[in-house]
Amino acid sequence: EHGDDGGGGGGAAWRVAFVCEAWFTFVWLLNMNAKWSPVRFDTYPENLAERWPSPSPPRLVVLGIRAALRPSISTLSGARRPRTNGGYSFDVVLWYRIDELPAVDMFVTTADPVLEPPVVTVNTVLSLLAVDYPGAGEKLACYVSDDGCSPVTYYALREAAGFARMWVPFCRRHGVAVRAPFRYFASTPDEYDKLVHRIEDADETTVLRQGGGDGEFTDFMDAKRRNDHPAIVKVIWDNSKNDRIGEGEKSPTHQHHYKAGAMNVLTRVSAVMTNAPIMLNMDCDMFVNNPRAVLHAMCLLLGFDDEANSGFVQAPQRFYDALKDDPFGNQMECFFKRFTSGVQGLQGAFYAGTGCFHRRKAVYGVPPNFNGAEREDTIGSSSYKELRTRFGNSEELNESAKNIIWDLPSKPVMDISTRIEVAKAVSACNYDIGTCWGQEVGWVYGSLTEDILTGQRIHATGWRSVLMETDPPAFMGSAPIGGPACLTQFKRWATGLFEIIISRNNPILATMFMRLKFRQCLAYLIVHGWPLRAPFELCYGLLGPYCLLTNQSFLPKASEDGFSIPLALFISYNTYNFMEYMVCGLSARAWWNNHRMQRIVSVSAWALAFLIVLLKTLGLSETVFEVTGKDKSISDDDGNTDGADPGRFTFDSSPVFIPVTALAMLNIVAINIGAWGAVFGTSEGVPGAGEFMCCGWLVLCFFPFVRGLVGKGSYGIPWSVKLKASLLVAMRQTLWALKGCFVKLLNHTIKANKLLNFRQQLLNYVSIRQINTTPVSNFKL
Ligand SMILES: O=c1ccn([C@@H]2O[C@H](COP(=O)(O)OP(=O)(O)O[C@H]3O[C@H](CO)[C@@H](O)[C@H](O)[C@H]3O)[C@@H](O)[C@H]2O)c(=O)[nH]1
Ligand SMILES: [Mn+2]
Repeated sequence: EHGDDGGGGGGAAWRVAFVCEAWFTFVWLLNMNAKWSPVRFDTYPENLAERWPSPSPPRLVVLGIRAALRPSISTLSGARRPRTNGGYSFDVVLWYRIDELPAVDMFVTTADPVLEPPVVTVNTVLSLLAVDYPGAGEKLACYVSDDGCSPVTYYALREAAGFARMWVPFCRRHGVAVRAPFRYFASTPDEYDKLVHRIEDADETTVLRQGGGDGEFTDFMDAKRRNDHPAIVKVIWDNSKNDRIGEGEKSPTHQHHYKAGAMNVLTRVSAVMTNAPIMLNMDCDMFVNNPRAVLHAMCLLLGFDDEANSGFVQAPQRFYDALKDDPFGNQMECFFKRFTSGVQGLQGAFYAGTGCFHRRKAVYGVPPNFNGAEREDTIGSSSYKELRTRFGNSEELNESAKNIIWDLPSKPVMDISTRIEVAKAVSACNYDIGTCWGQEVGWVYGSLTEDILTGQRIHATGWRSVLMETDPPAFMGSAPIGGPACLTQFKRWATGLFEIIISRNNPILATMFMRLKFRQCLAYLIVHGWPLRAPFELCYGLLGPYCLLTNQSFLPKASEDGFSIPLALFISYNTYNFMEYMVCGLSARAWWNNHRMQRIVSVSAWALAFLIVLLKTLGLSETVFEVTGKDKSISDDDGNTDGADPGRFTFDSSPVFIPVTALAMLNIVAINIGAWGAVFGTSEGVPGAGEFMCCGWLVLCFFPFVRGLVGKGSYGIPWSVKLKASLLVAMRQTLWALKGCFVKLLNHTIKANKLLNFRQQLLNYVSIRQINTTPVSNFKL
């Protein structure tokens, strides 16, 4: 029994709702697949210290690893620590000679000295240099790339290298827990303050005049390997240098590779210098939060019988000084706990761009256990030609790659400054051309989310991956704050992910023709398909107001039996999500914040990402990596702007805010008009409680925007956005009004017909009674 004022819109609205619900159900099923068989691994590097307190060489290391495998969702509840009974669990204990622990090359990328202040990068580097690792001086090396080629960053790193000589032994001696100086010196002003002031007072022209930073594009800060701490290497690209001199002159080959380009240069430079079989990479806004992080990772890299189990080891992203209850829905704690531990039971965690240990072998596109028979075949001279087409012309690089591919030991280079010329050659920005770099080798080009794409390629070559959960968390980073920064980040991610689906790197192809597992492919499809949710959420957001404004309904009336079905779905779906947050030990507020941010992001950032990728496909626009700002509390304590509320949503005039503003306005208008109609209108044809609930729920979800409509300063939605949004609303209203008139006109014609042809009308009436579903006007039309 739909509204009998005619038009047949009730039917159309119902059909639209059905299509949307079908899509949401599909995504829900994909999510169930991803979360169905969660697994978690626990690592025990401390066994080492307990058993061998006296360091008499050669020492032995015991690496323990335990996997708790839980087959069903229900048993997950409350199990925050490994379960000793119940579920399946197994222990693997392996013995390693300490001098067998592999070397690790550690990479840091930075791109913009303004958005990413050099002090931030310096802290990342210092925390890496100070990690606990047996034989750190020989086995660890740190490489920093700077896409912005900033002399100030260069100067800061040079100062940091000096500071490290004091800082690293200090941390070791006193067992400092968090080895990023800005955390340690948060309260006591000290030597570190001098460093900070030197860096902050440095400006580009004076640094250049003093000659710092104007030297080689690949520079070696502390090239001699020492016993106590790792070497540090700074890589500046030649093309970026041009960029600094002649504005915007980046080489076309690197222009659109962004971080992936930097990672490939780091990989190649480190290959010809230290060639460690394991590589750790970090964003410049992160620091090592657990000094034993590398040891924990070794448990997972060496602890399996089969190397195929750990192509890479990803630590969950955690954030320091995070806002309470995740007001911007970007801390993803529940996501990492539930989704990623679920994917862990399939082919393994996704690579998330930072805090990840890779096997160099896996990054080189080599499948697991690639030796034995194949090794005998390919080690001949023809393999060198193959190496050359894969890795490019550098003799030294090919030599090092050969050692990696066939697990041959590399001779450690003690004085890496002898490798400068070689390193220069492989860091050239056009080295990639005509090689497999950026495709089958290294970080994959062609997406703004090079991380997920590169991880997917590694899975597709047959590797699994592992999520490393340690206590305290291994690494900490900074999450953006405020509406513009958060939505920009969500937009960039969604753009990059959606690019993957419509490219030749589509995971379905990888499942059909490569070794990506089917269920893992379905899990990838969830994140790649984020922007696809936008059109459906937009439609759904319009349905409620549409029905209220045109006196129709797409849900059963509250008095009908059918009403309990959508109500039960609504309640059970949200209760389930709520329970997930409870299981993760998060607050109810955190659940609500994430829920509403999902609604907001779906119709703003994802909608825009959808459009951007469409336009790019049509060749009408290009995608750009917009670097996230990372100032926060790290450099200064005067950070907070006028004691304001950092958790409150802020706005700017970006188009990303228009759709939500329009939807918020429209829903408010619709509720008011609908309520007016319900109170003063005729009792017939009034939309039901369901439609009111839909609109009300959306207004609650969009509450930050409702506040923004009346807010001031950056808390207020700018007039330009409000104007564009109201134009949109008005446009819709006009369209619907026109449609309403049209329908009324038709109804009048029908009434005229009634008089003229009473008999025909009677027949109609009878048949309607028989069919008993279609309204009069519909039938006649
Ligand atoms: O042209 C570029 C752009 C960025 N970066 C570096 O990439 C990292 C991440 O950039 P950020 O703006 O902080 O982006 P986020 O969204 O915070 O980063 C997440 O998402 C990115 C993909 O969108 C991944 O690359 C990151 O590793 C992952 O942490 C930073 O270290 C940047 O310095 C470059 O080196 N070159
Ligand atoms: Mn970041």
